[in-house]
Amino acid sequence: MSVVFNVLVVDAGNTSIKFTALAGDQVLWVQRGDTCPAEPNFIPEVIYFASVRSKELSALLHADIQAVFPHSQWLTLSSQAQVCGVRNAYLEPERLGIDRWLGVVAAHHLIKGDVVVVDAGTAIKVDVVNQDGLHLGGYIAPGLTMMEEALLSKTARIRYDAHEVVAGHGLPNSTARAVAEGCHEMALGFLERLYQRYPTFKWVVTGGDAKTLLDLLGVALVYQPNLVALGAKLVGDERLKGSLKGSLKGSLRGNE
Ligand SMILES: Nc1ncnc2c1ncn2[C@@H]1O[C@H](COP(=O)(O)OP(=O)(O)O)[C@@H](O)[C@H]1O
Ligand SMILES: CC(C)(COP(=O)(O)O)[C@@H](O)C(=O)NCCC(=O)O
Ligand SMILES: [K+]
Repeated sequence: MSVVFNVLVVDAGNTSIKFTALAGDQVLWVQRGDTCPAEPNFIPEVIYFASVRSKELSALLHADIQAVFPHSQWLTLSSQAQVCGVRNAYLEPERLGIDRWLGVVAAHHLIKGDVVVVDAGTAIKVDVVNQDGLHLGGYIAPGLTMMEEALLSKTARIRYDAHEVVAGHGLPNSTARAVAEGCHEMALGFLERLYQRYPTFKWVVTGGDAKTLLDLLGVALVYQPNLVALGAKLVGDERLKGSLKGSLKGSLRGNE
């Protein structure tokens, strides 16, 4: 019987940080925010930390979180050549974003077949992994907010108020709809091309913008908002087992 212990997964993306509390494999709660939530009746035995932010910001976040949970074991996760039966496509595996890597590992274990992973966040990432756990590679494209901000920052007259971004019918007939729906179409065209190329693959989607985008896509898919956290749990537990085995061997050697 495997021991059930509390895990806090920290998934620091470039827009938001997702804190996911698990008891064993059961997700207890997910909080999105800039500071570590201090739930009174949840103390993690171990914290799995996955950050795509800079080293400096990640170190500050590490210190903040460790101050809230000073007695929890800490494991910073990074992309590797192989883990949990999944092989990384990158020649330099550590350069693959940890969010992408964890999403690929989780999707492989969730779907157990050929799968396309879509993570619509600050950037829109798409990764392809086959049924044997071979990560075939993937794409990075600007996220919806990033596309919109690029248009606002590089033009003089694309200006509108948030309340003007309303759902409409037919071709956009306002600046707000032209931009919002133009950015959607850019992302949807990208995804539809990939769907044509991988028609037999299952699709798993995650990320803050997933629902916005994929309700429009009309593709049979599995929406898993906790995909990266579930990947962190799989990878972190494997890392933990490995270190426990190592220390056990060490102590047994010590007793020889
Ligand atoms: N509560 C929220 N706070 C911030 N962004 C949100 C929220 N809910 C949905 N979003 C959307 O999700 C996007 C961020 O997605 P997320 O997957 O968290 O990004 P990342 O992992 O890159 O930080 C934002 O651009 C926004 O459009
Ligand atoms: C592409 C990303 C910035 C996406 O991060 P996010 O949208 O979650 O903020 C991240 O996966 C990353 O930093 N990747 C490193 C480069 C690569 O994956 O090839
Ligand atoms: K992310």
